Amino acid sequence: MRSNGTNEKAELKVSADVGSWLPRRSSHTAGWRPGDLVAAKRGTTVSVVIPARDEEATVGEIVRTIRRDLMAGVPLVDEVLVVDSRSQDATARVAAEAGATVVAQDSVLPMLPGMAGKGEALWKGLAATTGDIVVFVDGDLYDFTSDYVSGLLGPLLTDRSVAYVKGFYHRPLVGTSGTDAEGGGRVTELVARPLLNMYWPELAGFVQPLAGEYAGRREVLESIPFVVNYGVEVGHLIDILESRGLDALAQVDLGKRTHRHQSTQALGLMSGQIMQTLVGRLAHYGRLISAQPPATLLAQFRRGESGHGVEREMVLTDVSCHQRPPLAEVLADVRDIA
Ligand SMILES: O=c1ccn([C@@H]2O[C@H](COP(=O)(O)OP(=O)(O)O)[C@@H](O)[C@H]2O)c(=O)[nH]1
Ligand SMILES: O=C(O)[C@@H](COP(=O)(O)O)O[C@H]1O[C@H](CO)[C@@H](O)[C@H](O)[C@H]1O
Repeated sequence: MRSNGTNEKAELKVSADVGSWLPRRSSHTAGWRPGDLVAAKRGTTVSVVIPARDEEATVGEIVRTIRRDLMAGVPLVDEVLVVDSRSQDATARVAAEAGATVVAQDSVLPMLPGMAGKGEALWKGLAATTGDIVVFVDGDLYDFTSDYVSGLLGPLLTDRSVAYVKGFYHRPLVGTSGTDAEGGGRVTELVARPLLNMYWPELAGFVQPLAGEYAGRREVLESIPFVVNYGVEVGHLIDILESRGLDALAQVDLGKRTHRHQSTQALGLMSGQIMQTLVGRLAHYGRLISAQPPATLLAQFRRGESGHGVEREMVLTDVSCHQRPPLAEVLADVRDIA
């Protein structure tokens, strides 16, 4: 294990748990052949959920690829659902034309007040599908290949002790002036990884803790809350670690991932949501009790009309951690009412 730092005599090491978890629970998608996995399915059903807000440019190819390779080609996937997350473009039409089942986010469990956010789209996608295993794939991927899905399914279809599998990949940052081969995953590298290593070092072995491609057993996904915004991924990792232990988690190398990048300001908002999620869980799990709860209002500044004594426009956003309760609890309530 390489280590940085000055004048260290002792070699730095991750904990023994992480050190033994890494080789045991890490694999590569090339090791999970779809044909072999069909045999391992033995009646297990698989749903793919794609959260999509304004993804008309990319969602169709992702759906077609999954249907061609993993439904028509090798019957590994049983349903593909695109959750139209209040899109303003032709996402729903493009996804339907590609062969996906499409639901509008706010049409699922309509008795509940609708909420905005990626986690809301995922939770509604979980509610609107039936697969024993659910695979989540972002809708903004440029070089998606179906081995993202088969790789994530590998550990789940072959080992009952695995509950949840994260993808990882090289993440280039594709900009107008060129591509930085490892520049992507900015919030991962600047926010999520340092904070997780500080407060949940058990999760230090995850190469991409915020990866948008992951899969889990339905009974596990329905037993945990879903943060409705971008805190959903970090919330899942922490909640499953705390409830089922590190060995219930696994990760698969999916190669490379390129996607539509958001602005630095937008990632500042995402960072605030992720920090609120993580800090809230520090208190919930008793890992850190702060003298006062963190403020939930994020002030950002951008060029625009002056005000508040500065030549900037101040933009205020509530980055509170709102979350949906475990779906199993909601469905039980809905059944009681029915
Ligand atoms: O309110 C939202 C926000 C995001 N998304 C989708 O969630 C995925 C990841 O979101 P985004 O690309 O904005 O995050 P990033 O990949 O930049 O971190 C994409 O398919 C988005 O269309 C969504 O369905 N609803
Ligand atoms: O990993 C990250 O730092 C962010 C931003 O990625 P880029 O810097 O735009 O490549 O992207 C991820 O984070 C989101 C919050 O967890 C996930 O919802 C996205 O799926 C994932 O792409």
